[in-house]
Amino acid sequence: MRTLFSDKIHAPCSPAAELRPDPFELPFQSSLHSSRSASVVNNWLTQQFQNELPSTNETSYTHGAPNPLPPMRRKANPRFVFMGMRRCGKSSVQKVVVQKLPPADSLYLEPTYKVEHATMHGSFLHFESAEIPTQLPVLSPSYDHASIFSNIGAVIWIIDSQDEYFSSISELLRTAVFLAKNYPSINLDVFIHKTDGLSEEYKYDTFREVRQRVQDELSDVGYGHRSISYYQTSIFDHSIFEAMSKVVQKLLPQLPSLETLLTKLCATCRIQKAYLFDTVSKIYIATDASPTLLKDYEVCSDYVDVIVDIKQLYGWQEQVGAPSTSPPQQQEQQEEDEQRQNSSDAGLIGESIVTYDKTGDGYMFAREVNDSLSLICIMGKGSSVEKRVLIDYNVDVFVDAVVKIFQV
Ligand SMILES: Nc1nc2c(ncn2[C@@H]2O[C@H](COP(=O)(O)OP(=O)(O)OP(=O)(O)O)[C@@H](O)[C@H]2O)c(=O)[nH]1
Repeated sequence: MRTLFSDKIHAPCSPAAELRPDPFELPFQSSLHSSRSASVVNNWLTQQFQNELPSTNETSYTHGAPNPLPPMRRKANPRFVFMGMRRCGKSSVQKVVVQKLPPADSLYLEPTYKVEHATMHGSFLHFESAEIPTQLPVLSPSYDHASIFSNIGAVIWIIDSQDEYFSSISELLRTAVFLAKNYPSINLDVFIHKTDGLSEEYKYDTFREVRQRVQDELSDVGYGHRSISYYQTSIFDHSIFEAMSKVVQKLLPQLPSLETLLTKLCATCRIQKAYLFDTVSKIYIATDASPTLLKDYEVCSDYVDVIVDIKQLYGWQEQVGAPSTSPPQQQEQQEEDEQRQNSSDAGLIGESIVTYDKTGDGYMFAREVNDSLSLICIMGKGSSVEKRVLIDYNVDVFVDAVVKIFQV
């Protein structure tokens, strides 16, 4: 990794790079600067880029972008519950996705006997999830099911594909009918889980059989119109994050606008695939309209990991508001340090590229929208570095539009 830009481009204390006070209602801070005009920065970028682009395969740089970001507001947090039979992997999925447990540690998880809640902190979308233990009779009329289902967006039913799954399918059907009758607006998503280590043929057969059986049985009881989405997942690869991304996207009212913007950006800048990533959770909240391949998601997700690692090495914002046990004078000092730290962090990695092709045609581009939201693009043919002015300009317009969408 090599920094392409000189220090002055993102020097936070320079008069040109005056930082706005944090006006945001929610913890959202821009790492971008306010006072440069787009053309000056873009010309400068191109010049620097052409002069300094090394012939190495991997590069990274930072720069200050021209526009300040106004406050963004998000609508309600995505909420969902995990259900399924015993040992199907409910706790593992919840802990790996929401609480960032290393997948291998799921081997030591204890059985769950009461509803377990989890919240993801620090991410752009503050996910909230709950795991419903198998033995809890949540569908029975005597149970207060409103306490569980009244304000969630999706039920995720997990089926263990390495085990006998017919009993799971009949419970799933009961749940689907219950939801259709009582909570028709709740999405139902089915994870055909633990697909790691299975042959492609077996995976495909299982997937087809589960889907077919559920649809047939639902049609027989008059609920054939109930829409259910199916995903093949495993906590040991990226498939679980891809599936969760799609579950979360369906809960976002802003999705159609984000998709349209990304599709336009891709067409204008010859981008092969673009994702808007929630950097902390590695869940993408939108992508363009071109077909989505798991390998594209994997490479972008790994790129996000690299960016997060670098941010952790070279400065990650301290958690503001964390309880402190220091005496008052030390606290004041700490607050001052924190403020200084925050203002210098505000200039750190806002943008980076990684090339993986000697011709320079194949490269990836990342641009932070804010500390927890990033645009990650796999650039296509015709988007070479000579087009950087165009790309930077369009990405600036895109970032402004995303901010406006979340302000509504
Ligand atoms: N191979 C494989 N094993 C998994 C996967 N996900 C979870 N497991 C394993 O499945 C076992 C059960 O996982 P749990 O998360 O405890 O399942 P649960 O549904 O919460 O179990 P209960 O709370 O007892 O109902 C653990 O040993 C996990 O390591 C997966 O994607 N692939």
